[in-house]
Formats: sequence, structure tokens, C-alpha cells
Amino acid sequence: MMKIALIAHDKKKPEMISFVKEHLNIFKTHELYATGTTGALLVEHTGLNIHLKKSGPLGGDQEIGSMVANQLIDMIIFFRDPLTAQPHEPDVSALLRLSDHYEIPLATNISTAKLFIAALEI
Ligand SMILES: O=C(CO)COP(=O)(O)O
Repeated sequence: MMKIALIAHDKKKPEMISFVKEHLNIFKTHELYATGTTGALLVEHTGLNIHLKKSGPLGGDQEIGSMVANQLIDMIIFFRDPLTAQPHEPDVSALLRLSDHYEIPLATNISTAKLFIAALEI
């Protein structure tokens, strides 16, 4: 069982919901964490049990980053919006930086996330 963090910027939330729904059988066998709004939507639409952190702009990305630093996260699926400026861009960068330092697999788009799912299915 892996500890997986799920995060999506606002314009990518519908994509995250349909992605998780599509792979529900996989996700329900893992321990899930999410930033606040993404997580609440996923709980509502999938019924999955998800540990909710603060909303991203209010510290949620930093909370996930803290888990990465403490080696409490094994994989991150983070659907970023590359076309919209985020007020908490430094927090987003910090999460990516820590994930690289700790060598945590991190998918920032659906194509990469599909490859992760294929790996989890093995
Ligand atoms: O902003 C986010 C990631 O940077 C996501 O936060 P929410 O899931 O609370 O919208």
C-alpha cells in the first residue's frame, strides 16, 4: 500500500475527479492524502476515504511538502494548471523541489499519471 497525494489546480479539478473515478479500484487500495478543495471534491464524487489537508493556497501544498520531507508520501499526482498564475506559486515550487530532493515520483499531467497507474497495477 502506498501513500499517495492528490492535488489539482482549479481548472484541472474535473480532470482529477474523472481520473480518480476511472481508476477507483486502484486508488481504494492505497492510503490517500489531498489538499483541501481537491480532496473534498474527490470524497464527494468517489466516496473514497481521503486524509484532507488545508487548501493549497492556505498551506495545503506546504503540508504535503512537510510529509514528503518526513518521508510519509510515496507518490504525488498533481495536476497543475500551466496557464493560470497561482498566488501560492512559491509553495507549489517548494513542493516540487522537495519531491525532487526526496526522489518522490510526481506526475504533473494526466499522461504521466496514467503511467503511474500502470505501474501500480503490476
Ligand atoms: O492549490 C492547490 C495546489 O497548489 C490545490 O489546492 P486545493 O485542492 O485546496 O484547491
